[in-house]
Amino acid sequence: MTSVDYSLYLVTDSTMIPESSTFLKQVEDAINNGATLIQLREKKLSTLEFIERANKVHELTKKKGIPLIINDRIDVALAIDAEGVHVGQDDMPASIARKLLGPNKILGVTCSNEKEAKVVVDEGIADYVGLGTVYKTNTKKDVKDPEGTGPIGIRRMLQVLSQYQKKNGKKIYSVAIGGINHSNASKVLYQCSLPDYSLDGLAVVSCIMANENAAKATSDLAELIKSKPEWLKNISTSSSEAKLENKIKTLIETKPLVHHITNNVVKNFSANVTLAIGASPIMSELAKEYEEFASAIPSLALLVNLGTPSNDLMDIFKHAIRVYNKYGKHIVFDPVACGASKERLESSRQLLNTGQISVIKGNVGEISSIWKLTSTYQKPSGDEKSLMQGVDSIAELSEEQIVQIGREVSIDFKVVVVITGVTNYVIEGLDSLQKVKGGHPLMGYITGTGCSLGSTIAAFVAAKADGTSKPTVNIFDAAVGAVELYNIAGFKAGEVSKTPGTFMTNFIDQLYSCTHI
Ligand SMILES: Cc1ncc(COP(=O)(O)OP(=O)(O)O)c(N)n1
Ligand SMILES: Cc1ncsc1CCOP(=O)(O)O
Repeated sequence: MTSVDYSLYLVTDSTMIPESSTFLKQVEDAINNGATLIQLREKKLSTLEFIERANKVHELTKKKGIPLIINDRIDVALAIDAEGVHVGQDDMPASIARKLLGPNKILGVTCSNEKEAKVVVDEGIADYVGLGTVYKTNTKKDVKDPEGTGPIGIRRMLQVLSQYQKKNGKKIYSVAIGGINHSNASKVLYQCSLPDYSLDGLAVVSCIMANENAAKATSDLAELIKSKPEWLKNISTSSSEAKLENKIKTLIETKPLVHHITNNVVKNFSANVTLAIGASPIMSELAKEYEEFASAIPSLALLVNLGTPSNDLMDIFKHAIRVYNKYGKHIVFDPVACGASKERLESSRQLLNTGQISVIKGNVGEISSIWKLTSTYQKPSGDEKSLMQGVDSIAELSEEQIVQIGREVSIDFKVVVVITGVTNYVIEGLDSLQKVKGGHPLMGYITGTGCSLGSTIAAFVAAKADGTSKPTVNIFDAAVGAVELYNIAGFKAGEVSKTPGTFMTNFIDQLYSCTHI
């Protein structure tokens, strides 16, 4: 078989065709407008009907030189001499399918988790895997994870494929499937990738098959797959050259708005910190107004703080992340106490799966918990958790280990990581690390000093939008600036305070003085 283009894989469904069209027209429009691979997926047809339909679709695909894959039915694939077959975990085992098909047909297998991906690579006989579901979908109800495995789950499976390729020099191609459409396709491709391993394409059903204009739906999707969206291009390039005073100047000039969805304990303090540094706070849990904010306010960032979570708040967080992503606005995530319970870590997983975050800020414990969600945490090669080898608690982690954990979180989630503590670490990827010392022990006696650093980072990352709707911020730089300012103010406040109450007042004063005077 010559090389296959997996980039836009249409999986058909004859139950969702718009009244104005027909099944064959939808498929033909897709074939003529950028679909690179077609899978005929029929659940209710008799064998005869299936063969007749497959022949008709095959006529269309052959004209364009596009391979036709048959879902589940190896007999139908053989009957019409289709180019391949796709089997799921409950279908005919891949090994038997391969025997029946011979070595030259394309064989695809569904994988929903790492375990299934490991079986596929151990067998080594599939040409490609369909990974998913990524997100919730109405098209297929009998899926393992109805909410979707999200980019986190997809990355873990990619890690298995990547290790396989490194070890065997053989590639098993991969597409993601489930809930993918025009609004999230770019994000799926961006988020479902490792530094050295990416998806080969996206598989979709409803966003083409159910579309009134399948031709446009296909060409638009093909375009999205080819190009990187603006908001992601600018997301970050590291260089910590800019001076703090310049960053503060920009902050004051821009007067950014920080939308806090934060915990009840710290709202007042965080609002005062935000005002003191020259930005404006807004506290809103009214999801319906977010679109209005994000579409209209240029210098705006969102702070998502998990401090006092609830089911309602989770829905609000998710909506906010989607809206802020849609308008290319930065999001700072503070996974407060995410290691305290399974539910909190699960909440963090869901939020990180919902969209692209720009900065994750937390103490060593919180970032170590987030690290457990990364694809590097469980390397299939057997060196699981080697980073924590011999370490009983996070208190024993060396600086090198802390930084490594930060780097792995940064790489996996494509975020800047801020790890707070006596020494603060701002980390991006393998190359960027800035240590920031300062602060004062009295900071530990004031509720909200941790959370309000999140407000400060959000203000700095929003600060350079400069009246345009595009983020032009170097996030790493902005985070470093925020952490520096915060710790300088903390240190100075500590010098003139003996007790927490006066420290709190002095800290707000110092934040103001450092930025305004
Ligand atoms: C590309 C691709 N990936 C996954 C699937 C799902 O296949 P399966 O698990 O066999 O479920 P059904 O499609 O049979 O409902 C797929 N079809 N294509
Ligand atoms: C066939 C299949 N396998 C996993 S999800 C899915 C359906 C995906 O459909 P949609 O693209 O409409 O979400």
